[in-house]
Order: sequence, then structure tokens, then C-alpha cells
Amino acid sequence: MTENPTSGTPLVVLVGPMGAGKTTVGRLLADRLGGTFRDTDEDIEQAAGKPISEIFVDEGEEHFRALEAAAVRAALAAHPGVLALGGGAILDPRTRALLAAHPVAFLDVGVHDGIRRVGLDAPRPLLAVNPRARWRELMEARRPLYLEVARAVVATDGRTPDEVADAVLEALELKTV
Ligand SMILES: Nc1ncnc2c1ncn2[C@@H]1O[C@H](COP(=O)(O)OP(=O)(O)O)[C@@H](O)[C@H]1O
Ligand SMILES: O=C(O)C1=C[C@@H](OP(=O)(O)O)[C@@H](O)[C@H](O)C1
Ligand SMILES: [Mg+2]
Repeated sequence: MTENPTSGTPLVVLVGPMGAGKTTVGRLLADRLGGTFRDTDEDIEQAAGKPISEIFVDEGEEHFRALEAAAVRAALAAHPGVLALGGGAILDPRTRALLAAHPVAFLDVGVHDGIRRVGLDAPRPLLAVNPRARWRELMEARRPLYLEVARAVVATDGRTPDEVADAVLEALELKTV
């Protein structure tokens, strides 16, 4: 295992917009690094006992963001493997401040690949209406925040998840098992 025995904090944290491949690439990276994978969206769903789309409908986005901030804080403090965040986690200034102490990779993607990928996947409540325009709008507002927290920026357009995982390892100079 290349887990981080001294601090018990993540070897790598993935941020970026919906469809960047954080969850998919995070799993691959955990395999390569010999650590475990954690995704704060999954932590939130498990704790709430329902999918994120239902949390948005039942309790609203603000409530989801509060759960998300707590889930990210807990995972950053204690998860020694690979951690993927949800696309909007970086909206919280306290989360961004915490991320400053961690090896964060921003998985970048353009609207074309981003939208194609989310179209193949589980529903994202923020993209339920006018997905293309919404995705662009969100990315425009959030790009500076992704850049603010990132130690490495990794382009994912036209790359397979395996190629993206390789690029993250290289950019952050991480050693595989
Ligand atoms: N580099 C890639 N190329 C093609 N498809 C991808 C790539 N990365 C992820 N996907 C697919 O896109 C969808 C969304 O990926 P996911 O990892 O959930 O993104 P995120 O967690 O960043 O929203 C999934 O169906 C996944 O299999
Ligand atoms: O960008 C966002 O605000 C969101 C991204 C989603 O995660 P992914 O980025 O893993 O799709 C999930 O947290 C929720 O639907 C909100
Ligand atoms: Mg995800």
C-alpha cells in the first residue's frame, strides 16, 4: 500500500465539473496506488439513505451543500487513499481552504465530452433542464475555483480514463505499487 501512514490523509483528491471523470478515474488511481477509493457523493448517499437526486428534491441544494461540506471535511481528515469530490464541493470557501493542504488534481473537460459523458451516467439534478447551457454556466462560474485549489490540471478531452489516470500520476509525481 502507498497509503499515507503518517497523516492518514488523501494521496490525491480529484476535483472538476460533472463528467470530468472524477469517480471513474479515482477508482483506477486507487487500484494503481494500492489504496482505497472514496467518493464524497457516495458517503452522502449512504448517510442519507437515498440518491443525491432525491436529496435535491426532498431537502434542496442548500441542504445538500451542507452535507457535502461535512462529508468532504471528514474524508480529508481521515481517508488515506484516493478521494473524489462532487463537482460543486469547491463552492464552499472553507472547503477550498482545507484543500490547500492536499494534493488536488483538477480534471478539466470541455462541454462536448462533459455532456456526452454525463448523458451516459446517473442523472445529475443540476443538469435536469437545458443541460448544455447549464453545464457551461456552472463551469464558467467554477473554473477559477477549480484552478484556485489545484496543484495539477489534467486535460481529459479525448482521453480514456486510463490515460487520464496516467496523466494524474505523472502530474502529481505519484508512485504506483
Ligand atoms: N475519460 C473518459 N472517457 C470516456 N468516458 C468517461 C471518461 N471518464 C468518465 N467517463 C464516463 O462518463 C460518465 C461520468 O463519469 P464520472 O466518473 O461519474 O464523472 P464525474 O464523477 O466527474 O461526474 C461515466 O459513465 C463514465 O464511465
Ligand atoms: O456539480 C455539482 O454541483 C454536482 C456534481 C455531482 O457530482 P459529480 O461531479 O461527481 O457528477 C453531485 O455532487 C451533484 O449532482 C452536484
Ligand atoms: Mg462523481
